[in-house]
Amino acid sequence: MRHAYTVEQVRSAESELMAKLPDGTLMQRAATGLAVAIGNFLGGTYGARVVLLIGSGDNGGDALYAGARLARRGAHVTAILLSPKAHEPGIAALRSAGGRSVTSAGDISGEIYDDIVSELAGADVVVDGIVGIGGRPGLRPDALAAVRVAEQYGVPIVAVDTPSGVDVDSGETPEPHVNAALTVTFGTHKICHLVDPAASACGPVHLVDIGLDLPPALVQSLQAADVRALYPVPHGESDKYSRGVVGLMVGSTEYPGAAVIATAGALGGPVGMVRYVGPDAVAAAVREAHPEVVGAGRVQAWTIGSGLGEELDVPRIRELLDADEPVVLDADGLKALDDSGDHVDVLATPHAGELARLLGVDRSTVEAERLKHARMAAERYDVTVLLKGATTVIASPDGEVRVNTNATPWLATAGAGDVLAGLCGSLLAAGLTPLDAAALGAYLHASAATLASANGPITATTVAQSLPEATRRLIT
Ligand SMILES: NC(=O)C1=CN([C@@H]2O[C@H](COP(=O)(O)OP(=O)(O)OC[C@H]3O[C@@H](n4cnc5c(N)ncnc54)[C@H](OP(=O)(O)O)[C@@H]3O)[C@@H](O)[C@H]2O)[C@@H](O)CC1
Ligand SMILES: Nc1ncnc2c1ncn2[C@@H]1O[C@H](COP(=O)(O)OP(=O)(O)O)[C@@H](O)[C@H]1O
Ligand SMILES: [K+]
Repeated sequence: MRHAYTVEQVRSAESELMAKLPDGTLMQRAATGLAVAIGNFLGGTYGARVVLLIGSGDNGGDALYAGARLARRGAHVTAILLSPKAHEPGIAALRSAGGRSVTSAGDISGEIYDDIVSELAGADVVVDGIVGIGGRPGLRPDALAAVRVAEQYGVPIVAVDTPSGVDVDSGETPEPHVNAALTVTFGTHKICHLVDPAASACGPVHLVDIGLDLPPALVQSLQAADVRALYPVPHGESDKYSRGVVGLMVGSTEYPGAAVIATAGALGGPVGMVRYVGPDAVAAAVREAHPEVVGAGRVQAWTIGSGLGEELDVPRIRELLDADEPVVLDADGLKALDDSGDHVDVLATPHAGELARLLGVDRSTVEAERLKHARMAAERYDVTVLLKGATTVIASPDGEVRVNTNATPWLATAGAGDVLAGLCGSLLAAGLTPLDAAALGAYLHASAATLASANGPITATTVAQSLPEATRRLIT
């Protein structure tokens, strides 16, 4: 499991550890890991041109000490000091290792000096030591000008701890920020490393262990080992009923494909049987594509809503929401959600537009503040919310969050959400909690899409068809 913490949690773990260690130990650990990561990123240090952007805090200190190490290994290192308060011992270390520093990137209006432009333009890498966990969102004019030059000349930026300018605790990016080719973080992941849009600004995130000791985090992200541990693999005593039976109330004469595709998603999950409930013509289409599907009867969980269109029967859905069996509520079915009942067994799977409607806000507001709105809906409706998108944010009513970051943009294809809804229903029917079903479903869905996309552009159908192979690769 990958755990992501708030700045306050990180600071308290750091101060506990610092109290036990000689001064400066943690910064040296961070700087050593950073220098190694930059060296690996460059594919060699000797002769490399490295420009450090240095702010006023310890984030700049990390970058300066890492720069000193790189200079000792033959790199040409220049530090651009963006603040008169830049880390003095770090500057001294860089200078004594043969690096140089220049004060400020430009004049007071943010106009960048010509020699700084050529320094940045000729760099092999720019190291963002502007701000880390002590930063506020946004970049000051001289920092912004320097970052823009690096972008303009295509120079990759390695972010120290966090890409400067993002909001570390929410993953929001309300202001200009660094877009990193690599982020090297220390001790643990922070929320901005997992939650979009900030997560996209991090690039790959490399974690350097500095010895922090932290309790389990509220925000977590499943890894392959967690998938293995959670997946309900059948055993010798299993039968089709004990493996779980999922009922699907999806699709309509208007959208018969949604029923066929959601069924494929459910069959690609762990259940022993899939039941379809819907108009005769749609049921016939489902059985033609999937002859193993049966009709109404007892189920352990429902998937309701994908492509329901005019079939939407709000009173019937509310009956099922109030019954004992857990429910995945998708697409049109979300219209049946009300904020009165106890719905802890419900997993709602909106995309940003659907979540915006549920909360009465604009879609763009949800996109910009994904974690906040997923949590808000989970609390208001007392359901687990799986917010779809390039990264998927899952929030449970008790405050636990899971983030899925392994999807491929190829997954942005019609019907992909129907596959996910069917799969999550299958996982609920097999006995997983809504939070685990959502996290595992999102992971498997994304893995199947990645596998399918090896053969070119994918469709919802090919994603569903790849679920068994993607699952096998993960659990064996
Ligand atoms: N603690 C530890 O054990 C370890 C910590 N480590 C490292 O320390 C980092 C945290 O260091 P930190 O606390 O000094 O804060 P940091 O992020 O460098 O700068 C904050 C200062 O910047 C300023 N500022 C704020 N917003 C700004 C903006 N938008 N644009 C420009 N400037 C802005 C503001 O000062 P101001 O200029 O406003 O006076 C503020 O005081 C952490 O991320 C990790 O890299 C590692 O060495 C491992 C051990
Ligand atoms: N850019 C993207 N990168 C990765 N995954 C994406 C991206 N855009 C959408 N997805 C995923 O694709 C699926 C789309 O679902 P949805 O929006 O419900 O589409 P549909 O209603 O057509 O099925 C979701 O699982 C979502 O997380
Ligand atoms: K930074």
